[in-house]
Amino acid sequence: MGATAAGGQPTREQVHDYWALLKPRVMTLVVFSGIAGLIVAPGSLHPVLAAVAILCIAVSAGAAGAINMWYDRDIDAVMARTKRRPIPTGRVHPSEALAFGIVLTIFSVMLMGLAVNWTAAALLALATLFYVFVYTMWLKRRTPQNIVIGGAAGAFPPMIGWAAVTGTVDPGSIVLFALIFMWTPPHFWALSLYRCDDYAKVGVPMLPVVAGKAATKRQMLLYTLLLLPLAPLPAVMGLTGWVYGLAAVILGLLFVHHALRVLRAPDAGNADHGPAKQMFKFSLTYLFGLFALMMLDKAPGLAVLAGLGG
Ligand code: HEM
Ligand SMILES: CC(C)=CCC/C(C)=C/CC/C(C)=C/COP(=O)(O)OP(=O)(O)O
Repeated sequence: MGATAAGGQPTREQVHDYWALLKPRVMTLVVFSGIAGLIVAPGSLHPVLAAVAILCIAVSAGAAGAINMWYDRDIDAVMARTKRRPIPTGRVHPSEALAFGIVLTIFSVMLMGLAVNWTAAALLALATLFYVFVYTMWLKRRTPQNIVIGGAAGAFPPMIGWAAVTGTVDPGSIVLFALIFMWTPPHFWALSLYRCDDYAKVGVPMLPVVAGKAATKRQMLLYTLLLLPLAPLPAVMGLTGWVYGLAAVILGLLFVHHALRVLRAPDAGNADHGPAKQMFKFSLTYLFGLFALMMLDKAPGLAVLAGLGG
């Protein structure tokens, strides 16, 4: 660690920088989807163990983010969106970020295994390793399919939350995994449409850079259409009530609507790409909304409260 305040205590700025290494804003949705897996899973977990499981998911995801920032420090220093991060600005030394990420990964996986169960711990380790090795180190700089395949890392949290309760991987948790897996390409490609120049500058082969904006928009529509029948499946499987199922269809139609608006919009320059920006924002509302409703409508469902049957 660099300079510390008197008494060896880290300064407020250092705490802030190490916090930033954990990509805390992305972590909110990772944690939210993990909690949804935990709540929708059949069975129950002692509240203290549930809190430990969520803490482990948060810490592991953050640690993976720190290792990602260590590996990507060369390109992060060039891209407008990432150049103010703690490593490119020299506020955290790369080796310190790497050590921080490795120590937190080991801590969170071991804690999950010892306190909760080893299936959840193994899935947590797999998600972290997948994000670091498969996405960050292998695919990100090699193929425009990087986020389709590598994005699987971000689909693990609800499966991990579920496994914390049941100790198993079940059809229900595979559906929750598939949901985030299908959601990630439109989520990220919407952003990459208006951040295209950044990626081109550093030679990262994101889809709009390699295949063009029109092809990217068609792929985004395809994934939103695949999500449409997938998202209501938890209701069909009886994991939630029909209120969730109905909401999933409505949210899905809105997501398709955004994809169509993006498809029809002219291929504007980097800075002003209104519909893509709106779709990126909506992608976050969509997934937060879906998981929030899933938790609220966990079987037997909200309809029971309203006296309408389950
Ligand atoms: C490979 C897959 C993914 C890629 C490449 C990706 C990429 C990005 C990028 C570049 C941003 C913009 C951050 C910024 O403006 O600086 C972003 C934002 C965000 N992503 Fe993703 N993402 C992926 C998957 C996920 C997953 C799985 C989740 C959670 C389930 C997620 C949650 C979020 C959230 C909550 C934000 C908003 C953060 C903010 O407010 O700045 N992302 N993502
Ligand atoms: C439970 C667990 C260990 C989960 C880890 C997976 C995880 C946090 C997935 C989110 C994916 C993500 C933030 C991708 C951005 O990477 P990027 O490098 O393309 O984005 P950047 O350019 O902003 O660094």
